[in-house]
Amino acid sequence: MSSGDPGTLRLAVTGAGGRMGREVIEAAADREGMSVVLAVNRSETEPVAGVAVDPASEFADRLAAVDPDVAVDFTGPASALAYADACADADVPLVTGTTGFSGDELAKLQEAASSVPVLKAANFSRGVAALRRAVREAVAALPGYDVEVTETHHNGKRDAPSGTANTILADVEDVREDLSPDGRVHGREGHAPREPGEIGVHARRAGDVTGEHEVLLADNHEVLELVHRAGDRGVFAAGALDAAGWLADREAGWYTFDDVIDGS
Ligand SMILES: NC(=O)C1=CN([C@@H]2O[C@H](COP(=O)(O)OP(=O)(O)OC[C@H]3O[C@@H](n4cnc5c(N)ncnc54)[C@H](OP(=O)(O)O)[C@@H]3O)[C@@H](O)[C@H]2O)C=CC1
Ligand SMILES: O=C(O)C1=N[C@H](C(=O)O)C[C@H](O)C1
Repeated sequence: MSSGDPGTLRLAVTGAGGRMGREVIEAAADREGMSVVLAVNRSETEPVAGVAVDPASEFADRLAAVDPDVAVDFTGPASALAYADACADADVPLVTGTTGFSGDELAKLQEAASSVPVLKAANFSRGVAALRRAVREAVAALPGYDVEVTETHHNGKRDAPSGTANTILADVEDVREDLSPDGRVHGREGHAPREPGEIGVHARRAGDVTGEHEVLLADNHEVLELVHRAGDRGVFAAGALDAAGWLADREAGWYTFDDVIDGS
């Protein structure tokens, strides 16, 4: 850890005015041994939970001046990449929960991990981590069953399907050799029966739903549903702060939330 109270983890938070940025700042204020020493936001720069918010355009300069132990990012793909570059230049580890990266954007994000520790997770809920393990086990135990993945989120969410749904799909396709990204069917319409090799993907946007993910497995005799519902964003903020504490003293490299949970 860098300067400041010994034992205090000094955090930078991007997207400070966003739903998750606010949640992270508030959760850090409630946590012993954590302090938000830098917060930035693109448009709104009113203080959040008593923490001053600087313009996003000043992030690189402020990072060099403040030298936090770790940065936590929940924004959008373009800004997350810019923040990752700044973190790499300033030698500051980065935790990002941002979703919606294209393949090229993800590769660019991974480049930063050659200079600093970068931990990316589409979902920082421990319940979702458990859901993913349960899904892998169920899919392995039920070869040939139809698989449909449905996610539901608030009406302000930009990316679809959710990052978590994409992660679950990759898990399913990893376990089931007969399923691949080519077989993904997003929503259904028209007149055709379901083909073997398809995996249905459904994204719903409504009201203020925090985040729900459901995996349906079925053959002609039985149905298994595995569902996770996030009650509030506090679970994501708590996981991100756990990840920040875990990442701060790591070597440069690419990490996931599973590394934190496994305690490796
Ligand atoms: N991994 C996880 O556990 C979770 C991940 N997420 C993900 O986190 C991200 C943010 O979600 P949420 O907080 O709900 O979104 P919000 O829209 O509420 O907030 C996004 C924040 O990012 C900022 N931002 C967006 N684009 C840019 C940009 N180009 N440059 C600078 N700042 C930018 C916004 O600034 P401005 O207000 O000025 O536009 C805002 O502060 C999403 O990708 C979401 O999927 C969300 C919840 C949990
Ligand atoms: O945008 C959100 O809100 C969320 N995004 C993440 C995702 O895309 O999976 C995680 C969570 O479901 C909330």
